[in-house]
Amino acid sequence: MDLTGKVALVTGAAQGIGRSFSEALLRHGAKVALLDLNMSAGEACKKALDGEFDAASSLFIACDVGAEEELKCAFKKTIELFGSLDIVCNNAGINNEHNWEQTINVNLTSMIRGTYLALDYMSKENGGKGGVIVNMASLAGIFPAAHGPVYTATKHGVVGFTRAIAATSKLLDYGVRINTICPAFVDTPLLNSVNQEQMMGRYYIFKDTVKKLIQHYGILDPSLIVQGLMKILQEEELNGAVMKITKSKGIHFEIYETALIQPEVK
Ligand SMILES: NC(=O)c1ccc[n+]([C@@H]2O[C@H](COP(=O)([O-])OP(=O)(O)OC[C@H]3O[C@@H](n4cnc5c(N)ncnc54)[C@H](O)[C@@H]3O)[C@@H](O)[C@H]2O)c1
Ligand SMILES: CC[C@@H](O)/C=C/C=C\C[C@@H](O)/C=C/C=C/C=C\[C@@H](O)CCCC(=O)O
Repeated sequence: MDLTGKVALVTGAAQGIGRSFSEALLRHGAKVALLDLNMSAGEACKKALDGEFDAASSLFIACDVGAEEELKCAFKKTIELFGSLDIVCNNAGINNEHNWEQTINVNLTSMIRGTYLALDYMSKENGGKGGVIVNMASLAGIFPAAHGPVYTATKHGVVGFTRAIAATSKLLDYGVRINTICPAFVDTPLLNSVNQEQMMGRYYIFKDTVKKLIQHYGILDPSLIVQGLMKILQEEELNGAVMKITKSKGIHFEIYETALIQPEVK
């Protein structure tokens, strides 16, 4: 996909992986809607991006992706300003085992809603011109983390939903490719959540174990996750792919033996 003039919507864009995605998309000539709950961080991010890119190429929209009407409104504003939608990165996520219901709402429910909203605008079935959706999972979407069972559940959900809706998109010819990225530990503010009892809740007892895990597996720079995003955008054959990103193996893919559970087509 040539990104020049394309329109992207990135959730959780104010910092971390989402900000790195947004910078890279702008650098490749795309227009970007920056959605984030954190107003101050979002405005600071927009100001910094305006120092490097045309201010008309990005739009910060304060949005809690966990609030249905706010997310719907953010998509509407994006289309109203930029006129189309080609790429959606459902990136926003939290790691909160204490308020685990919020974790489910942000990491899973909002990702599903963001995917459906993206399909509303991009799917050929709805008169759209197709596009690409990237849902941020985690290696915890493949390997269960004893110190984060709810986070693990949400990321397993991201992987499962993405693989299934990608198959739906292919079967119904939506013209939309849907893939997920599963990084190991990445150098962003979220990583610090493992050191916060208010985030880890009853699993704070594992804090030393997690520190050893991080030492063992290492910490990835967000720029490598950006490389994964660019690979997905550029390689048109990727749909339903589960991209893993680790220090040891870099960018690689989970291979599944189980076939799609597909209705008998008589
Ligand atoms: N950092 C890691 O080690 C790591 C590893 C694998 C996967 N991930 C996933 O990558 C994604 C991005 O994580 P990150 O490390 O950049 O985190 P981060 O905390 O650095 O950034 C997340 C951004 O999302 C925003 N956000 C949080 N809740 C929101 C909401 N309800 N509505 C809108 N915005 C909201 C935050 O304000 C923040 O700007 C998440 O889905 C995370 O689970 C992170
Ligand atoms: C994972 C639960 C939560 O408490 C921690 C969150 C911290 C960072 C975000 C999370 O997405 C990162 C997960 C990283 C996992 C890394 C490695 C292991 O899951 C196992 C890797 C096995 C392998 O590389 O083969």
